Amino acid sequence: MTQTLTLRRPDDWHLHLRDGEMLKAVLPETARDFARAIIMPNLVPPVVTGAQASAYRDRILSALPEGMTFTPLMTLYLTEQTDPEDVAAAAQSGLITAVKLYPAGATTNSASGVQDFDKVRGVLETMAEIGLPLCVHGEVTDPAIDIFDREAVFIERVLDPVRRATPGLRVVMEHITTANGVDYVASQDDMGGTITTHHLVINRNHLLVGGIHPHYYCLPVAKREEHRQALVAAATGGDARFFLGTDSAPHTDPNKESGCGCAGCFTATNTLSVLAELFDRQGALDRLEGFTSLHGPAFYRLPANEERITLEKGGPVSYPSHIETGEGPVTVFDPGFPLHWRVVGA
Ligand SMILES: NC(=O)N[C@@H](CC(=O)O)C(=O)O
Ligand SMILES: [Zn+2]
Ligand SMILES: [Zn+2]
Repeated sequence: MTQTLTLRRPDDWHLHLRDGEMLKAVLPETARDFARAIIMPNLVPPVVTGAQASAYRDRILSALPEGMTFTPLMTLYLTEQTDPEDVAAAAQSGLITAVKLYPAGATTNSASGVQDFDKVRGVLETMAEIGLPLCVHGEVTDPAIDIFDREAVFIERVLDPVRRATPGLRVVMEHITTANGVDYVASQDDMGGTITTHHLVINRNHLLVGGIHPHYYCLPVAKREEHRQALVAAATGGDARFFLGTDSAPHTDPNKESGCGCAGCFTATNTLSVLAELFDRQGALDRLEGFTSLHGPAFYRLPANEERITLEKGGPVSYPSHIETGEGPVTVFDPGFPLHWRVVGA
């Protein structure tokens, strides 16, 4: 008998949709399986005001193909000039669901991020008062810190001090990649941690052994195998602080396969197949729905989706190696192992 698995329709709590032609091409890849997603604001220029978020939301909704439903949950990009009143108004009107903190220079399109945390204290205090979550790219940018240590150092130097200075601030540590991140999130209240599909699959060997593999390059960079195992344990362990944020981050192949390749893995197309395979291998299929569909809404104080999707286990499932976009091809994440679960009903 065919094995099936029915879940509440998943949400993606960390997604890059970009804009223009890229947006048009990648949006259906997410909307096919996901009901909602937290939309990252690191466009060029970034989405910093309520008015910009509202315009971006309209562009996303007009890029959605007929017959698909999808709710973009908008965010504002925190800068040292961000006005607490604009943030509060955007939150109260329901336009935004979170604010995103990029340490200046930490990742793709983060040049306008925060350098001096004293300058954003007012915004963070307002957010704590109104219960608006802060999503954090958790890496220090100090050139003296080794890239593989940047997440662990961020927790000590930035994240913990900021949280202590702003009691009640609700924080999501995004795309955690280390056992340090897992331990920190698991030991705190008012915290969530998103975990990506690719960080559950790859370690730093995938990136560097047998040649350099640019399509596995993302930030934070994949770490040692023991860290990947800690992420798998967190994702499959049932702790509601951990939930899916794919960080699906499309860049065209020429921009990835370059002398200075962009950071980001594009996982929207096959995320659910990869996750089902992984949870199945862990004997944790019964925990998949919590990770993809329940823990995130609980943290964000939103209802879980009522709609269901069904996955079916069968012969090997294949996905296109890349999708075409008006800007060029984008390679789809290759987990490096066969997949057997496909979404059959959504
Ligand atoms: N994760 C990545 O490697 N890249 C993201 C930015 C980010 O989430 O840090 C992107 O926008 O391309
Ligand atoms: Zn990031
Ligand atoms: Zn991201």
